[in-house]
Amino acid sequence: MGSSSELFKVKTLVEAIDSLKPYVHSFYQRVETIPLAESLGCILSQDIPATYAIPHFRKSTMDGMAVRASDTFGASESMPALVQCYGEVRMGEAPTEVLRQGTGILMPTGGMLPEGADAVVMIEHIEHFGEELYGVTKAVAPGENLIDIGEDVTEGEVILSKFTRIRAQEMGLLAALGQISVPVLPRFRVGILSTGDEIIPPDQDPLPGQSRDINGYTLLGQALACGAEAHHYGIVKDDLEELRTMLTRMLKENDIVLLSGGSSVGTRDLSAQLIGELGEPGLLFHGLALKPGKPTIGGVVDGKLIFGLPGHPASAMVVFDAIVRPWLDGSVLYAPVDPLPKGKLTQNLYSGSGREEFVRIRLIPDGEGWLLEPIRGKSGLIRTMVLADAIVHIRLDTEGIEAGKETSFRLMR
Ligand SMILES: Nc1nc2c(c(=O)[nH]1)N[C@H]1C(S)=C(S)[C@@H](COP(=O)(O)OP(=O)(O)OC[C@H]3O[C@@H](n4cnc5c(N)ncnc54)[C@H](O)[C@@H]3O)O[C@H]1N2
Ligand code: MOO
Repeated sequence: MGSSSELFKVKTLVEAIDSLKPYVHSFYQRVETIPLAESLGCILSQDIPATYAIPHFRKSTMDGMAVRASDTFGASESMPALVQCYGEVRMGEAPTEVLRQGTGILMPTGGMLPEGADAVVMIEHIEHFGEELYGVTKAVAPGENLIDIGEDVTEGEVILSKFTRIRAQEMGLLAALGQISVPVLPRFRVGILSTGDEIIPPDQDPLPGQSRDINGYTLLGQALACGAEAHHYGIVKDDLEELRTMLTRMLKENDIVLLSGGSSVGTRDLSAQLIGELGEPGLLFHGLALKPGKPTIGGVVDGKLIFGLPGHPASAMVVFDAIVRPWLDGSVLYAPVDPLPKGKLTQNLYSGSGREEFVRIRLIPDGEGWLLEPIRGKSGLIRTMVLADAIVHIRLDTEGIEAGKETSFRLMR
């Protein structure tokens, strides 16, 4: 496994993802119920029907007076409509009396309208003439200044569908429905390992030829940002037995295992060999038609995904975004609804590599839009990622993108 001849039988990104899919459907059938307060970033494992109309009472959106709109028709500053006010609704309490024609009741914002009322006159448009008599100086239309029953959410509708990623607003909606336990896909457990004889932990001083571990931290950050439960297992030397022991442990403890380094052609080609040996079906691709990212490897070991990402720091990050993130955010199984933002390239992007390319981009504000400035720099430079705000994807079937052309980008922020 993993010989140099296999590296040149590269798969496209789509082929690589498709080769993994048949083995990991069970990931997306798992269900865990978690407290609403901990659900940010999780993916719903089932449709959520609204068991409740929101709001479930007619609610005022203004401080003012609930009325029958028809009683105010034609009202003006010079000719106020007269209404008898029979009291005040208190916040959080339900009015008991039906509002009769020609009457009104004072309301706080958020208060419940009595039956019979179909609009609220703002306090600014009410004059008190004495005792119970009030004048309305501006007519209201039926439905004005109120939220009707079920206007936000209709009882019975599927309000959130399976595989929705929970953002702050979904948390709010679930709270409104009283759903304090949320059925979600369990957070993916992602184990990260840096490999290489030359890689040292960041708290050590590098000797000539050594480099501090960057990828362990970039990949950890990316996995955490995707809502995964991620753990960095440290650094393993290029030693088959050490790597075997560590990978066996990581495959037990995680759903997805990420290695960086040691995936290219060469004597240190151990990860590919091990993925082939550790379980079934083993290595599924070695080499992708990606730039950067050609030396990426991937496979499945007994239901667990394992990826060997390129050692160069910018490559590892770009490849994570292209081939690991889609499993974590579920977009590999359903078309994401996120529309990609667009901007205009500041220069032509050629792609004669025969590989699909992911170009690091700096965003420059341009009136109401964005200019996309490609960041030229080797994939071994972490700084290029720090400068990058976004990634532009050049597809395999194109030769590049012309300067000035509206181009989609994916934010990397
Ligand atoms: N003859 C060829 N050489 C290389 C090819 C090729 O196709 N033919 N591909 C190049 C590309 S592209 C990349 S990317 C790298 C990938 O190499 P590996 O994934 O095998 O990684 P290493 O050789 O171990 O390391 C490459 C480079 O990255 C540094 N590195 C590795 N891990 C880390 C880490 N955790 N933190 C910071 N830096 C790391 C490592 O020190 C090397 O400098 O192969 C090219 N070569
Ligand atoms: O393709 Mo490598 O992954 O350029 O850095």
